[in-house]
Amino acid sequence: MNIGLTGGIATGKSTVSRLLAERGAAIIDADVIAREIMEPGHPVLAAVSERFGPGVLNTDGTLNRKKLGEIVFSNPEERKALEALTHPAIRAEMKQRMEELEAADPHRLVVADIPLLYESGLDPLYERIMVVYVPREVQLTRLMLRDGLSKEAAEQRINAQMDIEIKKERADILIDNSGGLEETKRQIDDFWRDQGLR
Ligand SMILES: CC(C)(COP(=O)(O)OP(=O)(O)OC[C@H]1O[C@@H](n2cnc3c(N)ncnc32)[C@H](O)[C@@H]1O)[C@@H](O)C(=O)NCCC(=O)NCCS
Ligand SMILES: Nc1ncnc2c1ncn2[C@@H]1O[C@H](COP(=O)(O)OP(=O)(O)OP(=O)(O)O)[C@@H](O)[C@H]1O
Repeated sequence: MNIGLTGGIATGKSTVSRLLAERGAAIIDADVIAREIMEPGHPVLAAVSERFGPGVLNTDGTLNRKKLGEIVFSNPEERKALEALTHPAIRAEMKQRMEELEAADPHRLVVADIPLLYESGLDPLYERIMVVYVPREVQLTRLMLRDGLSKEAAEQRINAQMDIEIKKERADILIDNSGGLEETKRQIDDFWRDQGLR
């Protein structure tokens, strides 16, 4: 069985995927794969530095994430250009890992954690979609706190994604992460039991 896990930036996807992993689920994380394809020597990083210029690399050849983030989160055209270079590679790797994990144990829950799942039209690939929701004000506060971003920079990142209220409406399984961790854990335990997972 598989689910797609999504939400907005800093709504708590990593927190929920950790709770699911503790119960025995296998997790495939799109953000982790997005980092792997940006390692020095990977053809995607070469294409990114070709398109955005050597200024997006550090002197040791690694990606300057802050610099590239500033470019793409302040300009939708640039963001689309980056996605065109990165998303095909991320998608291919996600698909391969999903197939391997499902073949290894068909009874295990496999969770694909993808921030841009709805934005990229990937929802039909998964049996059900779990959305981790918090209201926008909570999202903004947690994002500023976690990443040390100004209000303006945090809002730019939130605005680069689909409205969290729309994701909430489209969810098959809704996890409200606006309370404390214990409340979220209880929702995950209920989901696990309802699915008859062991
Ligand atoms: C622009 C980059 C270098 C900024 O790096 P940074 O370390 O600051 O952020 P990080 O990668 O940890 O991402 C944090 C969050 O930002 C959001 N985010 C990332 N890329 C995008 C995007 N293209 N559009 C909207 N939101 C995005 C996601 O919610 C993600 O969880 C990086 O996000 C990147 O390489 N993005 C392109 C790949 C991509 O689309 N990743 C999203 C998952 S598929
Ligand atoms: N229930 C909660 N109560 C208080 N703080 C929380 C709760 N859940 C998560 N947080 C905090 O909110 C921040 C965002 O959570 P998390 O990193 O899990 O979000 P995410 O959706 O995975 O983010 P991203 O889209 O950037 O990958 C973190 O600092 C986390 O510690």
